[in-house]
Order: sequence, then C-alpha cells, then structure tokens
Amino acid sequence: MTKAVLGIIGGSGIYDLPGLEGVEEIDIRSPWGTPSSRLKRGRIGTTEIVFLSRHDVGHRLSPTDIDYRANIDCLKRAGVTDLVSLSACGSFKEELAPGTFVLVDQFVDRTTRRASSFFGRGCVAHVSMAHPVAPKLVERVAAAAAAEGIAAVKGGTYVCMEGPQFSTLAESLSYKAAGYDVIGMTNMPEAKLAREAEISYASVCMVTDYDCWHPDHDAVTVTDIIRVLTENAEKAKRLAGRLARDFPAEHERCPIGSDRALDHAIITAPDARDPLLLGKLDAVAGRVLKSA
Ligand SMILES: CSC[C@H]1O[C@H](OP(=O)(O)O)[C@H](O)[C@@H]1O
Ligand SMILES: Nc1ncnc2[nH]cnc12
Repeated sequence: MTKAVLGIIGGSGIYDLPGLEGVEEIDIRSPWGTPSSRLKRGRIGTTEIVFLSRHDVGHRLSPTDIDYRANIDCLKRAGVTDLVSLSACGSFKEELAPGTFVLVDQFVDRTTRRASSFFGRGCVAHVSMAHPVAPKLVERVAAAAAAEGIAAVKGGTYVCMEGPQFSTLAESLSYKAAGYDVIGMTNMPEAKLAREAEISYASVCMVTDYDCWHPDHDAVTVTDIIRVLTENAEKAKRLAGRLARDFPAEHERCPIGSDRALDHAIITAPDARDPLLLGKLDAVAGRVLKSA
C-alpha cells in the first residue's frame, strides 16, 4: 500500500491554496535545480497536500524560466503520488468559452527551450506518453467539479507553445485547423517529467480567452486573462479543496500504469550507466534502480 499524497501545481493567478491546514514550508533540495517556489505541505481533511506555485508568488517566472525538472523532482521527494495542475489557457473552440474548465487528455509539445527528460547520456529511458493523463485521477477531478457545481468538459488536446509571446494569427489558425482544443505554455514538459517520475498527472485547464483566431474577439491580452482568471481562481480553489477532501487515503493503482512507467523503460545496461546521473535519479527512478 502506498499512502496517497496529492500535489497541486498552481498556475497563473493561483499562487496559494486556501483551506490548507497545518501548513509548513518545506525546503527540499533537488540535484536538478531550484523549484519555482518553496513547497507548502499541509492537509485538507485527512489528505496530505503539497502545493507548488508554478510561477512563484508575484509571477516572477516566465514559462521558459521554470525549472520543470526541479519542480517534479521536489514533488517526488515530498512523496507526491498524484499531481493536479491548475492552468490558464486559450481556446480554439467556440463552445469552449472563457470561464470553461477543460480536463485535457492529450498534449502536443511545441516547446523548444526546455529540458524535457530526467534521463540521457549514461542512463537512457523511454517511457510511454500515449496516454499522458491518469484516468482515475481525472475521474476524481471530474467528480469534485460536479460536486461543487463547476461545469467541466472531459477530454481535449492542449498544445504547449514556448512563449512568452502569444501565437501569431497564422499559428492560431493552424492549431485550430489541426483540431487542438486549448493552448498554454506550461503543461509540457511538466506532464512528461511527471510520467518519468511515476507520478499520476491530470491538468485542469481554465479557458481565459479565444487566443487570436476568433473573428468576434480581439487578440488576447494579459489584462483580459487576469480578469477571467480572477473569476476562475475561486472556482479552481474550491475544486481543489473538494478533490482533497474526497481523496482516498491510499494511492489508487493507475490503470494505464502511469505510477510504474519505468518498469520497462530503462534501456542502458547496468554496467554502462553513469554513477553521477544515477545519483541524481535517486528520487525519480529510485524504485526501479534500487531493485536493478
Ligand atoms: C498569464 S497568461 C499566460 C500564462 O498563463 C498560463 O500559465 P499556467 O499554465 O501556469 O496557468 C500559460 O501557460 C502562460 O504561462
Ligand atoms: N491564448 C493563450 N496562449 C497561450 N497561453 C495562454 N494562456 C492563457 N491564454 C493563452
């Protein structure tokens, strides 16, 4: 049995989690770098929660400057088994209007300037990303939204751009034509790294705008996004609170194996592995490396 620890990553507009009891800031060091902010550990009901502000209080970090490896590694070290991201996003669908919550289930990674794996020279691993979110965790998020009367659309494809500039009209139209649902700048490589770290991942994407493709809406601005975000943040925090209160004490085994993604992923022969890299992988891959 593995005790469930619920991680929450707060994105734009969500820099804290009200209702977290017995909060302590934990100073976890990572060999991968510096996390976005100090992790906050506390409880909601009987569930242990670890909260991380992705851009830090004051929105100090741009999507490119976030050290996604340090964030995921620290969450793993803090014992997180299940991780929910709360994110702002633009929409490519008329029916996904600003204010809509989308529980995305696919990602397209168009980022270019981010370290996107814990593995590499000296320890090569290939995990499956065919199904990037953990279905049971998404079910729990959907149930929490329903219980709080928050409308949430299940399923959708999130394209992750590098940013920080928003898309050109041609890019926006091409993403729309490709059938993508929403766009943001942060869920990749976060979801890939969570998978490598065997943490079940789900993302709640809160639509703040229609990007720039919509003929009846002006191109997106930060001012508009912040206005919608402020309205959404209260709902997102309510959703997270309910999710936590109803969360099981034991981590539920993931039906698609996101919590044991490394079982058959490491290809480098034991005697060809780099001890320095193995040292850095102690948290992320400790489960499989210890038994090797
Ligand atoms: C402030 S709008 C652009 C910004 O918001 C989203 O971040 P997050 O996913 O952390 O909520 C988007 O990806 C951009 O980073
Ligand atoms: N239109 C958009 N493009 C990229 N990231 C976003 N975050 C919120 N709205 C966005």
